[in-house]
Amino acid sequence: MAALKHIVGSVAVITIRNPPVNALSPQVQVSLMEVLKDVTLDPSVKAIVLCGENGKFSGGADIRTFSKTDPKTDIKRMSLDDVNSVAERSRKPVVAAVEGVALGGGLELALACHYRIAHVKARVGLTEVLLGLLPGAGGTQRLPRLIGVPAALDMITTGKIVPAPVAVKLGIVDSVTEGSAVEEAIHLAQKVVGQPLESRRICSKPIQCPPNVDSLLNDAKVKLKKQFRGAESHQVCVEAIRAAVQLPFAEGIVKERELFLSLFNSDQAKACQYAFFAERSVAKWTTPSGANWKSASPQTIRTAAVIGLGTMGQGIAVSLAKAQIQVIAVEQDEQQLEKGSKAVTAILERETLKKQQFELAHKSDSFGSVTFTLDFNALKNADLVIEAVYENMALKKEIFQRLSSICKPGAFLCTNTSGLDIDEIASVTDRPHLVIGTHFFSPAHLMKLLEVVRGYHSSSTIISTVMNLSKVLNKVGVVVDNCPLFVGNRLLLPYINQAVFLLEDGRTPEEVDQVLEEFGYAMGPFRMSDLAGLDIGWRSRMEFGLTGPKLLPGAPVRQREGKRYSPLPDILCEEGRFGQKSGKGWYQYETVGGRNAARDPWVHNFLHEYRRAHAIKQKNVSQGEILEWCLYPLINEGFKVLEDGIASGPEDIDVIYNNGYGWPRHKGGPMFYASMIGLPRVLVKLEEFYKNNPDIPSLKPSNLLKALVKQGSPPLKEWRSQLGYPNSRL
Ligand SMILES: CCCCCCCCCCCCCC(=O)CC(=O)SCCNC(=O)CCNC(=O)[C@H](O)C(C)(C)COP(=O)(O)OP(=O)(O)OC[C@H]1O[C@@H](n2cnc3c(N)ncnc32)[C@H](O)[C@@H]1OP(=O)(O)O
Ligand SMILES: NC(=O)C1=CN([C@@H]2O[C@H](COP(=O)(O)OP(=O)(O)OC[C@H]3O[C@@H](n4cnc5c(N)ncnc54)[C@H](O)[C@@H]3O)[C@@H](O)[C@H]2O)C=CC1
Repeated sequence: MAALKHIVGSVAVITIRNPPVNALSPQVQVSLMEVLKDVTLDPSVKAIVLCGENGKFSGGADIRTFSKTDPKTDIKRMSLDDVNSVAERSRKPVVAAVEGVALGGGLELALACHYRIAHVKARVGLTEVLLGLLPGAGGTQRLPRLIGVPAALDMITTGKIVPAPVAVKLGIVDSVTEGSAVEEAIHLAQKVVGQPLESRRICSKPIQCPPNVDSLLNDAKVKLKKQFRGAESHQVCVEAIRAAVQLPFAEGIVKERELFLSLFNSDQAKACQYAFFAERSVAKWTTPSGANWKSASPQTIRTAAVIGLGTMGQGIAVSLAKAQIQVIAVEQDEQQLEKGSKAVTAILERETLKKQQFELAHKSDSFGSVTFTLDFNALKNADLVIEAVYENMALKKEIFQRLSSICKPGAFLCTNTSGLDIDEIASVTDRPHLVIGTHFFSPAHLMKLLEVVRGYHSSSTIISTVMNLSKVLNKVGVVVDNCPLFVGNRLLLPYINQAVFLLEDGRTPEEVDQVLEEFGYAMGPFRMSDLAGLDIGWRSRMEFGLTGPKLLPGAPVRQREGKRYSPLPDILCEEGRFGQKSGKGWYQYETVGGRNAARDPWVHNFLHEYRRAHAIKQKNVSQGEILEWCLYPLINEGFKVLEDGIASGPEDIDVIYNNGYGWPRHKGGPMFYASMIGLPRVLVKLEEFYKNNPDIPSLKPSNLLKALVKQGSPPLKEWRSQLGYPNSRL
């Protein structure tokens, strides 16, 4: 871990070395400072080039050191900001050679240099906001001075990472090269020796403000509040930029530091940083037999097929095409094929436009082609098939039997089922070891999560191939075991049920959604159900015999096998209210497929009549209780999933929730959230709920939760060891 120096002519090249991403740990910062001072004083050195080892400039400050830092005492120590000041004040030109990434503190360091040359494939961004922080080493003061307030506001408050060609257009870097950025930087450094540097120091630049800058900042806060509900860092970033607008540079830096410290060590920052590392940890999957990336080589997927072009199939086809995979899309009849192909083509056109705008017409790889057909024989050369037909076991088995006879030996067969038994589907094929669940989330071309559901026979090659595919599709893959509803939906079920029980007890969809949205969810349970389609759950309940033709005659309306059951969602579906896709569900929409949920008097009247018909007494429930009533059973199910060995650890559950279910990232995930509020609190409330509602089994506290509380609630990272491995199926 160091900053190394070598001299090329009169240019000192300082290389940051801290694999794997050249993070700016405190040691690297100290070393950088020493070398910078050294070369500044060396009379033989006329100019300086700053670069990173192994083609990466820097991934920013070392996030792992944050939890070990006490701002009260460490503030007195040297910080990256001091390094940046020394570089910027240097009387010798300092050129940053940006290769790979310059993110967070890495870009802040580059901004303190007098010139920036980037490799064409490099990417830059101030990503701190995603870690619950703000760019605390001058980024909020320098970037607006360099590229203007609106563009800086966008980058800093969203953590957007931009490719070098965009960075040059924005003015973040001076030029882009297809060759070696370091060579180019050395060349430039030699050329500018002796030239005046004042105009190259961003700290000296006046800030260009649009006339309406105050309303620009205020509007941004309102927009960010809606987009990142309850998250502090986005709001605080705006205040830091306001300081850049209102104060001279030096005072702005002081304000930036004050704001940075208000976020540093906050629970939200801890949650975001936990989420960052949790994602990296689940990517390193391993099976009980010890298979992992090292032992199982992923196969390259060049041609993939999608069966069923409904809500999910459309998004999956787009996702594959965006990753330059050739797609064959199959439907059951002409009408559905036409509908599906129109939808896929329209999404691809929108995505192409977005890509072109983002990359500013810089040459980029085009999307893979999509061929639409009714002919299953077209699948014979596909490397991998993803089935996304209706949630019906008989239909899925029929399809997999056909695939078995049509697809080439070695082709991988995947199902997008939301929760049906992977092993039962695999059992009808000639290759159960090449069958797996690939559970995408709606809209599949946008949502990051891919729940990879391993069947009993799934080989390590198929796990490895699909996990690799998740990376290729720019998604976060999480390997889980096969059980009804898998992990995500298994936790979702008690959450949705609890929300529906609240409607029986007198609350409205709007009231319940509001509480969960204020908590930070992108959408409350009812708006989310309308978006996903109420018929999905309905079909699944019919499959399980909870409603519809398979329901045993004489079953009480509000009970199934002695447990509380609400038929409200079934009745809505029987009324043709499937959510957005039918223009009405728990809410009404402006049109079929509309997105704007509005209060529906029909629903309110229907709920009123239902309560009256079943003589249900209204209960007074506070907002806090609504939250605990909905969230704690979800968390409890998470503990049960761990007990059953369906997920490897709490991180897996949290990554699933952060990336697939709109859980607020600044709350880390349900299991992290439980650890933050305290396991005893969760246990006590569950015990109370269960005592008062013994007919709701999901309220019965899990044994693991009880055991952890008994052991004094150890930190989350120790839960895995408490589990032991006898139960673990992963
Ligand atoms: C400090 C004093 C306190 C008080 C004083 C206050 C005064 C103010 C001082 C100024 C503070 C400066 C603030 C600042 O600079 C803040 C930051 O810079 S925060 C960091 C911002 N950086 C990022 O957000 C980048 C995060 N990383 C990534 O996005 C990706 O990792 C990356 C694109 C770089 C590479 O992606 P990929 O190739 O896919 O690899 P992986 O993601 O798997 O990563 C590989 C490996 O590296 C680890 N890692 C990545 N980045 C960091 C990092 N910044 N710090 C530590 N470790 C990092 C990652 O976890 C992987 O390791 P695993 O072991 O596999 O987990
Ligand atoms: N909608 C959602 O949010 C999610 C759904 N899923 C799962 O994905 C699968 C598909 O769901 P949706 O896309 O929502 O359903 P959908 O009803 O929108 O689409 C299903 C499509 O499959 C087609 N199809 C039916 N039989 C076929 C056959 N024999 N051959 C070819 N095509 C056929 C239909 O014509 C229809 O276009 C289901 O298993 C569902 O549980 C998984 C995750 C989320």
